This record gives sequence, C-alpha cells and structure tokens, in this order.
Amino acid sequence: GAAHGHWSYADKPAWSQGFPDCSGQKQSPINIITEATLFSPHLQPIHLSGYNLPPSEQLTLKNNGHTVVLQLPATLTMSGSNGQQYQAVQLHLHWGSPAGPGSEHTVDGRRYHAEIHVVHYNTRYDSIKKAMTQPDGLAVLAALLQVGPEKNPSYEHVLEHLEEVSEEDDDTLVAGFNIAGLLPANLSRYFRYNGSLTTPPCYQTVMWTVFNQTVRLSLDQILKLEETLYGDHNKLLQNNFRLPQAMHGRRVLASFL
Ligand SMILES: NS(=O)(=O)c1c(F)c(F)c(SCCc2ccc(C(=O)O)cc2)c(F)c1NC1CCCCCCC1
Ligand SMILES: [Zn+2]
Repeated sequence: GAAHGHWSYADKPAWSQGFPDCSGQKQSPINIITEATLFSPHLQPIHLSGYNLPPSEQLTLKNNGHTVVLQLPATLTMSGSNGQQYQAVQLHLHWGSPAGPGSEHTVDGRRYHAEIHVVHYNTRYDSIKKAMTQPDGLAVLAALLQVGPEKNPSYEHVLEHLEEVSEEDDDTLVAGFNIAGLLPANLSRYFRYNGSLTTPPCYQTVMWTVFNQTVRLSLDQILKLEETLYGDHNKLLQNNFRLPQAMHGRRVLASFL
C-alpha cells in the first residue's frame, strides 16, 4: 500500500491514500480523442538542442523497479512553444507484455505497444525538485512506440544494455548518442494538454506534448523491453502504465489541422 510511500501498478486506487494529488482533476495519462482536439496556430515546432551526445559522454541507465531510466546531462534543452526554456532530466519508458500493449496515452481508444517520456523542467527554477511542485514546472515529451519491420538503431543504444539492469536498483553506463533519434522525425505535429506525473506523487505540474507521429521498433526490440526487466519481489516488470484519467473539462490542443 501507499502507507510507507511505496506503491505499485497493482494497487493504483490506493495511490491517493498516500498521495492526494493522484485524485486531482488534472491527471495523466489521458485518452486523446482526436475529433475533440482544438487546433492552435500558436503551437510552434518543438526545438531540441544539445541532444546529439558524443560517445565520450557516459549516461547512467537504471532499473528503479518501476521503469528503466536514462539520466540525461543538463546540456539538453527544449523550447516549449510558450517562450519557456526547459532542461532535460531523464527519459524512461512504459510498456506492456507479450499479452498486450502498454502505452500510457491512448489515441481514439487505441493503446500502443509502448511509450517514451523525456522529462524536462522549466529553467526559471533551479532544480527539478523545486520545479516539479510548480504549475509551470515540468514539460514531458511523449512518443508512442509501434512495431515496424526494422530494428531501431537509436533504441538499440539503450536496449542492448537492458540485461545489465535486469534487477531492481541495477544501473550501468551507456555511451552518448543522438537522444533525438528516440523521438519522431516530425516534431511539429503534436497534441498539447496540461496534466500530471503518471506516478505518485502525481503532481499536476506537467505540460504534456504527445507527438502525432509514432516511432517504430522491431518486434524483437519490443519483446526485449517486455521480457528483460524485473521489479519488486523478482517479478517481471511489465504493464507499467497508468490507466487514462478523466478530463474534467480540459481540452487537448493540436499543433496541426
Ligand atoms: N511518467 S512520469 O514521468 O510521471 C514517471 C513515471 F511514471 C514513473 F513510473 C517513474 S519511476 C517511479 C518514481 C521513481 C521511483 C524510484 C526512483 C529512484 O529510485 O531513483 C525514481 C523515481 C518516473 F521516474 C517518472 N518520472 C519522474 C517522476 C518522479 C519525480 C520527478 C522526477 C522525474 C520524473
Ligand atoms: Zn512516464
């Protein structure tokens, strides 16, 4: 239970006992109903800088028992089309199992195989710890992952190390690579809404960007993600996604018609 601050995807309803924001009215993820989105001409293409890391850069990859997290250097920044500058902190993944898909966001009720989140904080705050409690504090870039015919070389930079972090709290080093390769090529077509962390403490401080274009990985790469990592009590780490949350009147904007 959430009593001692520990939570699992199994007892999601219990989250709100220990983390009150988890039962708030601006929760994530959501089901994006494309017909109900509002086109907003103000939404500029997402601009990434510093994402192309040299192999000399060593990044920490960690299995934290809930997902696999790649820590990112402070040199990666993004512009969020609201004039704010955001600094990358980490990226992580959500996935399902061979029995079914595991993206967090769904589009017109469709769940995708997996989802990547690149977590950033607003550089007007001096740390993510401070930023994550502020309404304009966080920006997460999300992309939906599908099965395609080819192996995705960008994801291979991470997936080739998964066995090294199979147990909870394991970590390893990954040589730098172009982190932008983990995201779709088209960064100008996306959905935008205000939501939350999808994990306790569920702070409602996230500006979500969900790209319209999906990213393709080979079936083997998806299966590797689904069958390599272990979490609590040596149980396979699978289906680490939260169910869609109510909109409570929120509208989803689209940067494209
Ligand atoms: N989708 S999401 O962005 O809400 C999200 C999840 F859904 C997540 F499931 C996670 S992992 C669970 C939180 C956690 C647990 C342990 C450790 C550790 O031991 O280092 C670290 C974090 C996870 F880390 C994140 N992102 C984190 C949220 C935690 C607090 C802010 C730090 C960066 C974003
Ligand atoms: Zn996430």
